[in-house]
Amino acid sequence: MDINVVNALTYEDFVKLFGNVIEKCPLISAAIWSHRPFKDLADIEAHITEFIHSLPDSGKEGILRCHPDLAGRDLQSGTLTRESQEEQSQAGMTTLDTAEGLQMYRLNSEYKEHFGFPFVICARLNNKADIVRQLSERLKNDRAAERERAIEEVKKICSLRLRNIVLSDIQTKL
Ligand SMILES: NC(=O)N[C@H]1NC(=O)NC1=O
Repeated sequence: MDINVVNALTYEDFVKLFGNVIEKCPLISAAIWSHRPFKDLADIEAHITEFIHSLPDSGKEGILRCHPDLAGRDLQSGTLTRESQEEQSQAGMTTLDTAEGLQMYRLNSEYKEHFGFPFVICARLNNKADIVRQLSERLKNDRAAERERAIEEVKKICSLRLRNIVLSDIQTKL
């Protein structure tokens, strides 16, 4: 996809296309639209990163809270966003056996109780074993370090979602 095509999108189409690159946070796409024209995909990504870094800690934690648990209630009830469904499926979260499902539930609950926001990791870049290991390890971080760590994962998720949009046929998504 040509960056000129992106720069020519109306505000509505831009948010329709890029609104979920940060899970359930269309406000971020709405905000960065003001920075058009974009030079390239990296420029879009840089504006998103700048916006996120400009938020207070409560805003960053708000972004984390917009993410569904891995193998959580939304997955069970079929209410994940399309992107999240694909990512969780790729990481093996849709095919956990009962014991694995219970382990994820316990670790997610412990993490959330400890930090006050859900565990977030880029599912496309991690398999089941990585996810369980990192959930246990990251529980040992202090809250500020873990907030930043989780935001880094949000940025990785965003980067892959952006790439996915740009590499696909833009017209089919509008
Ligand atoms: N909690 C969490 O990490 N959720 C996610 N990660 C990811 O790659 N997609 C998600 O929905």
